[in-house]
Amino acid sequence: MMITSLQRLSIRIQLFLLTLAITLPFVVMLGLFLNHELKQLHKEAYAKVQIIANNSASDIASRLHRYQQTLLRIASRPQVKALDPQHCDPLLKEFVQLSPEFTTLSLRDKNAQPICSYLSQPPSTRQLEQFPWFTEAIQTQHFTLGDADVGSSSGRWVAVLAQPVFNPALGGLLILPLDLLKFSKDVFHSTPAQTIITVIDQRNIIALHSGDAATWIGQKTKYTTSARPNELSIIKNEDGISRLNSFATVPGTKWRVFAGIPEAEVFAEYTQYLWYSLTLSIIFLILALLLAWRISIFIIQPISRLVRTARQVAEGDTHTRASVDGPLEIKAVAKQFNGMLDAWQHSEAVRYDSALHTQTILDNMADAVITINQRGIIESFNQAASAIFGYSHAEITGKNISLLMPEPHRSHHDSYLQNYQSSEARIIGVPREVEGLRKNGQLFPMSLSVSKINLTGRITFIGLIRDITQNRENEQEIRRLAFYDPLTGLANRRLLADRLRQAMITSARNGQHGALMFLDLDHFKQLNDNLGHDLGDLLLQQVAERLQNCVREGDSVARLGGDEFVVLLEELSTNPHEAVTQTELIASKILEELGLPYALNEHVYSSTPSIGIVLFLEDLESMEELLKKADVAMYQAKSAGRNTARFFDPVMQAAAAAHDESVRDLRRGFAGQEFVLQYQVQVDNNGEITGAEALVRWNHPERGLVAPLEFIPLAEETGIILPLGQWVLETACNQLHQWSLQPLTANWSMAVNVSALQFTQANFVEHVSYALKKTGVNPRKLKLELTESMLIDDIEDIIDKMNHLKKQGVSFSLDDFGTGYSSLSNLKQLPLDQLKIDQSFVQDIMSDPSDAIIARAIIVLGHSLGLKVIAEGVETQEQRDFLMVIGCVAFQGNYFGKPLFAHELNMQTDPGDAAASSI
Ligand SMILES: Nc1nc2c(ncn2[C@@H]2O[C@@H]3COP(=O)(O)O[C@H]4[C@@H](O)[C@H](n5cnc6c(=O)[nH]c(N)nc65)O[C@@H]4COP(=O)(O)O[C@H]3[C@H]2O)c(=O)[nH]1
Repeated sequence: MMITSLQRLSIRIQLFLLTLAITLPFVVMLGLFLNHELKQLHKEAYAKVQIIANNSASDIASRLHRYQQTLLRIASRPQVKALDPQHCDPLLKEFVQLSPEFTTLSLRDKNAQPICSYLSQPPSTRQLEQFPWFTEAIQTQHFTLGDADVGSSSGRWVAVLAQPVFNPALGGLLILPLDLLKFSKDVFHSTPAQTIITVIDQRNIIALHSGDAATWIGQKTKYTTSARPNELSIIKNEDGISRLNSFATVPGTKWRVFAGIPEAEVFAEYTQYLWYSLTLSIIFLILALLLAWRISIFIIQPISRLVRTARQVAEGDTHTRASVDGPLEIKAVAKQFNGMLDAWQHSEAVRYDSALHTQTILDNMADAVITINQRGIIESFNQAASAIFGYSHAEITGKNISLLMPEPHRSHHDSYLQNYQSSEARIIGVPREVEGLRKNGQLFPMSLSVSKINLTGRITFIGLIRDITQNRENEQEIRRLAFYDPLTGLANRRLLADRLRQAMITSARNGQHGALMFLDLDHFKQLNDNLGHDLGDLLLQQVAERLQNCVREGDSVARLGGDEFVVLLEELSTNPHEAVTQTELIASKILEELGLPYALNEHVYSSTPSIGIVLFLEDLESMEELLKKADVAMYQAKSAGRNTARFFDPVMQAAAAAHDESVRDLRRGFAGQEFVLQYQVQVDNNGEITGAEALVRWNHPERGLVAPLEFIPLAEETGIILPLGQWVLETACNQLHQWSLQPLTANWSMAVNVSALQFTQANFVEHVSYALKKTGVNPRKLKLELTESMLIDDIEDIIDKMNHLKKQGVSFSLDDFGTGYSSLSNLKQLPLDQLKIDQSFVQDIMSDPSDAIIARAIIVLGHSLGLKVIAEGVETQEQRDFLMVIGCVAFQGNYFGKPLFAHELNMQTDPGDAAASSI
C-alpha cells in the first residue's frame, strides 16, 4: 500500500523522503542524546543550586545561632535579668554599636513594655504583643526569629531576634531587630552576581536577598507559597531572569532560603552545543536535501529530455533522438530508446515501403480493390476501382457501398453486411459473379471476392472486384468460335458432334432415321488457286447460305473446314426406304441449289458438289464412323463423275480403311527410316555412263522393297513426300559427292525426281541449296526431274524457282515427257535442259509406229528448243539402236542397268574399288 503510494510520487519527492528517512534517525538520536544531556545538566544544576541553598541556609542559621548565643549571654547578665529600667545594662549599647547589623537592642517585659533600650534609635511604640514572634518567645521561652518587618524606630526592614530573659517572675524579652539589608550584604557578599538567593519568612515576605536587597526585601514573593524544601524548579526571578531554583529551610527558623542560578548560565554550554547540533543537523539536512535535489536533477533532467524526445516523436518528429547522458541506467534507457526508435524507424520505413509497394500494386492492379467498414462505408477505392465504376476516390470515399449496386441489391445491402458478419463462412473468400453499377448508370457483370480482416478490433471488408464484361464477351466469342465456323457462321465439327449425339438419342427414342450428308465442292481447289482465297471464301459463304435454305429448321448444316460441309437431317421416317427417299429429295435439292451460278464479285462462277450420304438409326455408331462412311460415299460420288450424291457402300468403306492403314504404315515407315535409294545409270550413245537417276524404295519389313509408284502418290496425298523428298535429295547428293571422289565416277551426274508438292513449296530453292551445301557437291552435277503434270500450276513461280537454281548450276529434266499436256508455249518458257521420253513410248517403239513417231517428234522438239533428249525404259539393243537412228544420244533403262544400290553399282563399275566407295 505504502509502496504503491510511493510509486505515485515523483522521483524528487521520493529522494527527499529517502533523505529525510536517512537523516531523521540521526536527528532523533541527536535529540535523544541532547535530551539526556539536558537531564544530566538539570540534575547537576539542581544539585549545585541545592548546595547553594543548603549552604546559605546553614550560613544564615549559624549566623543566627551566633546572634542567639550573644543574646543568651546578654540575657544571662544580671542587669538584663533584673528587667530594671533603672539599671539597664550598658553592654546593650556597646553591643549595638559593635554590631551594625542590628538596629537596636531593647529589653521588654512580658507585656511588651520597654524596660531598657539602648537604642541608636528610639524604641518602638508599636504594640509588640501582637507580633507572633513575641507571643511565641514569651510562651515558649525560646529564642525566636520574627518575620521581616519594617522597624518602627529605624524605618528599615528588620527581623526581630527575641531571646527570653530568664526571669521567671517578670518574664521579659531581649529584642534585637536585625537589619535585614545589612544582614543580606553580610550573608551574601560573596554570592556570584547572577546567582540569586532569596530568604523568605513564613509569610512569604522576602527577608534577605542576595541581589538588590534594598529593592526586594519586604516584597511578597509568588513562588514561595508552595515551595517545599529541596524542591527544585525553574522560576523567573524578580529581575525577570529564569533561574533554576531550590530551597532549604533555615534550621531552627521558619525562614526558607531560595537559591537560584540563571538557567542561561547553567545551560549556556548545552545551549551552545544544542545550537551547534541543531545548526549542523540543519546544515546536514539541507546538504542532504540539496544532494537529493541535485541527484534528482541528474535523474530527472535526462528523464525529462527523454520524455521530451518521446513527445517529439509522438508529435511526428521521428528523426529526433534522445541525448545519451545522465546516470548510467538512464543512459542505457536513452540508448535503448534510441535503438528502439532506430528499429521502429527502420520497421516504419520497411512498413512504409511495404505500404507503398502494396499501394503501387493496388494502384496498378487491373482489379478494383475497395475496403468498407462494418457499416458499409467506403474507406478506400483504388485506381482500378475508379476506372471500373467511374467515381473518383474523393467522391466515393465515405459513401455507402450500396451506391455501386443496382436494385434490388442496393436495398438489401444492409442484410448482406449482416450475412458477411454472421454467416461469413459461406460468403467470405468465395468469389461470386454479381452485377455492378457504374456512375453513368451502366450495369456490368463483375466478379466479387470479399475478405474480412480484423484491424485492432475494427472489422474491415475488402472487396476484390474484376470487371468481367470482357470475359463475358470473350466467353461468348469463345463459344462462338468453339461451336461455329467463323467464315460461314455454320455449326462447326464440335457443335455438329453435339447435335448428332442429340439426334442419335432422339432417333433411339422414337425409332426415326437420321441422315448425315458429307459434301464438298468439285474443283474448289482450282477456284482457290486461280481466283484467290477471297473469292473461295465468298463461294463458301454463299454455299453455306444455300445449304441452310435447303433444309428444315430442325436440321443442321455444319462446315468441317475447307470446302467440306455436313448436313444433318433428323426425324426422317422410321421406314428405311422412305428415309432414303426423303434424303434423296433433299440431296437433289442441294445439288440443284448449289449447282446454280454464283456471283463472286465480278465473277460468275459455277460449282457443283459431291455428296456422300449415310443413314443412321439409334446411336449405334460414333460420329467419326458416320462421317467416315459419308466421306467414303462422297468419294464414290466423285468417282461417279462428281455433281451427284451417293449413299454409303460398304465395299468402298473397306478401301477407305485400307487407305487409312497405308497412310499409317507409310508414316511409321518414314519414322523408322525404312526408305532406301537405288540408282539407275544413264549412258550416252557410246554406252559410257554419264550419271544415274536416284529412285526411292521402301524397304518394308513385311512387304520387302516396295516400288515408288505404290507409295509416292500416298506420300504426296499425305504430305510425307516433303520430308521424304528432302531426304532423297540429300542422300542422292551425298552419293554424288562419294562418286566425285572416285576417278571412274567423278564425272557422273545425279538425276533426282521432284514431286509437284515439293516443288510448289515456298522454300524449295533453299532446300536444294541446303542439300548442295551440306554435301558439298558441284551443283552442275545435279539434275532435277520434273513431271509434266506439275507444269499446269503457277508457271511463273516454277520458272522463277528454276531460274534461281539454274543460277547455281542445277539442271532440269522434264520427266515422262509426252504423257502430259504441257503446252508448247509453257515448254518454251521453262529453263529446261533435257526432255525425257517416257518409257511407255520406248516400250513399243519397235512395234507401234505411232510411239516411234511420238518419240521422234519429242527428239525433234527437244532439239529445236535446244534441249537434250534422253530415253528411259530402254530394255533392248533394238530400242537403243532405233532411238539412236532417230537422233537420241542419251539412254536409261534395264538394257544398260537395272536400278541398284550404290554398293552394287560400284561393284559393277569398279569391282576392285567397290568396298572403298560403297555407302
Ligand atoms: N519396265 C521397265 N522399267 C524401267 C526400265 N528402266 C527403268 N525402269 C523404271 O522406270 C522408272 C523410271 O523412273 P521415272 O520415270 O522417273 O518414274 C519414277 C518416278 O516418277 C517415281 N519415283 C521414283 N523415285 C522417286 C523419288 O525419289 N521421288 C519421286 N518424286 N518420284 C520417284 O516413281 C517412278 C517409278 O519408279 P520405278 O518403279 O523405280 O521405276 C523406274 C525404273 O525402275 C526398263 O528398262 N523397263
